[in-house]
Amino acid sequence: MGVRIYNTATRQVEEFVTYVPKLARGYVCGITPYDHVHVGHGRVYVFFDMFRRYLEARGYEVRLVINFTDIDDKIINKAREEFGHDAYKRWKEVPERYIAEFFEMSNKLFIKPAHAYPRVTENVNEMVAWISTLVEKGYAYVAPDGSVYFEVGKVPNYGVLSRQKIEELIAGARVEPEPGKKNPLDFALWKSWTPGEPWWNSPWCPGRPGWHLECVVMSTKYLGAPFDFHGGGADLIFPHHENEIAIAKAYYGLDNFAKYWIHVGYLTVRGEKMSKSLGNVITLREVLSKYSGEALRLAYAMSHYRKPMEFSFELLDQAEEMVKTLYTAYDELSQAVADASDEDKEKLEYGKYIESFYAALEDDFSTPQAAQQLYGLARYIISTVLHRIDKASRQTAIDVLTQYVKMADILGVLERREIPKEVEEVIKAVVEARARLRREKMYQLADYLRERLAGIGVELHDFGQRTYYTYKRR
Ligand SMILES: Nc1ncnc2c1ncn2[C@@H]1O[C@H](COP(=O)(O)OP(=O)(O)OP(=O)(O)O)[C@@H](O)[C@H]1O
Ligand SMILES: [Zn+2]
Repeated sequence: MGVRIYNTATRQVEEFVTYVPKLARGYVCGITPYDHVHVGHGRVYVFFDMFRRYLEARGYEVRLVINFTDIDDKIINKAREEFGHDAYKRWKEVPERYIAEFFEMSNKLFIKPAHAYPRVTENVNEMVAWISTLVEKGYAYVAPDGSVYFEVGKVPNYGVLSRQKIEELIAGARVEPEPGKKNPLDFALWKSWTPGEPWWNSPWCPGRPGWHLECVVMSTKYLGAPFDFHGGGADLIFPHHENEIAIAKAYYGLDNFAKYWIHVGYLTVRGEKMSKSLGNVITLREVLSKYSGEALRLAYAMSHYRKPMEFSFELLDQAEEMVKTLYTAYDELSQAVADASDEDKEKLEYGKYIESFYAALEDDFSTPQAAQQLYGLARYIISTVLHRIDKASRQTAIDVLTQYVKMADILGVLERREIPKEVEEVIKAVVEARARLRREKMYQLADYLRERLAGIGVELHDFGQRTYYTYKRR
C-alpha cells in the first residue's frame, strides 16, 4: 500500500503521491528565534523528522527545508529589552543565540539535518523582487507610508485552506483596520521602517519584508513550485498558510503551490497551548538535560500528530523506561545472534509486529500504534527470542534484529546504539572471565565482577549458560 496522509487543503486523508516519483520536497515553517525553544516547538520538528525518516525508509529522497524568521517584531523587542539603545547595533545577537540553541537541541533530539535552513535576512533581495512583481501584476499596492500590502480580494478563492469566506474572516479575525490598508484582511508584504529598527532598501521605502511573503519566497527558492508538502503547527493554518497560498497563487498562477498541507496539533499544558505568551513554557534544554532525546521522541510518538498532546514529566518517565527496554532488546539480541543455530527448529512469530508497524504509519502516520508495535517487538525479543535463540537459525536472528533496528530508526529511538569498540571489548573480557568463575563455582568472585560492571552501567542477564549484557547510554 502507499502512504496516506491527512491534507488540510482537502480535509481528507489522501494517497501521498509526489510530483517527481521518489523525490519528496517539503518545507516546514521554522522558529522565530527570539527566545528558548520549547517542547511545543520540538513536537513539530520531531514529527517532520519522523515523517522524513519514514519516507526515506520507503525509498524517497527527501528534500526538507526549514527556515528561520530571523527578523521580526518579537526579535526587535527582545533586543531592546536586552541592549537598550544599543539594540540597533546588536539586535542580531538575539536570533544568533536562539538559532544556535535550535541546532543544539535538534542534535540532542536526533533530528536529521534539513537540506537548507534559509534565513529571512539572507533573502531580502529576492523578497523585494517578488513584491515588485506582485505590484506590477496588480495584486499589491503601496500605502502612503511606503508599506506594500497584498490585496486579498484580488485572488480567487481566498480562504481555501482555512475554509472560510472573506466576510467571516473579517468578522472573526482580530485584524485591526490599519491606515493605508484597503481591506482589514490585506497584509503587509513590505513594512515601512520605524526609527531604531533594522531596515533594508527597497523601491518603496526602507523597511523589511512581511512574514507570509518570506516563507513563500524561501520555500520556492529551494524547492521550486509547486512542491509536495508544506507544514507547521496547526496555529499557522490561518492567516499564515492561507496568505502564503494567496501570494503564490498571485505570483505563479498556481492553485496551490504545495500539494499536501500537514499540520501538527498543539502540545498543551493543562489543556492550553504551550506558548511564550501564556507563560507555560518548558524548554527543550530543561527536558533534555534530564531525559534522553529518544525518550522525548517516543513521548511525542505516543500521541497522534494531529491530536493535542498533553505534556507531563510522568509521560517522559514512562517513555524513558520504554527506551531502556528498547535498548535491552537491541543489546542482547545483537549478542545473541552468535548463539543462533544453522536452521530454524522452532518458528518465531515476529512478523505481525513488523506488518502492523508499517500499516499504522501508512494510515495517516499513526505513530502511537507504530510505537506500540516496536515496543511489543522489543518485549517479544526479550521474552521469547533470547530464550529460544539456539532454536532459531542465524538467518532468522539477523532478520529480527535488522527489522527491529529499521523500525526503531524511523522513530529515531535507538540513536545511541553504537557502543565504543574498546568498551565493548573490555565488557566481553569481563563477561568471559565471570562465566569461567561461575563454571568453577567461584560465585563470590563472579558476583563481584557483576557489581563492578553494574557500577559503570553494564547489566548482565543470564540465560542458562549464556550471559548477555546491556549497556547504559549516557
Ligand atoms: N505548543 C505548541 N504545540 C505545537 N506546535 C507549536 C507550539 N508552539 C509553537 N508551535 C509551532 O512551532 C513552530 C515555530 O513557531 P514560532 O517560533 O512561530 O513559535 P510561536 O508559535 O511563536 O511560539 P510561542 O507562542 O511560544 O512564542 C510553528 O510551526 C508553530 O506552529
Ligand atoms: Zn512560514
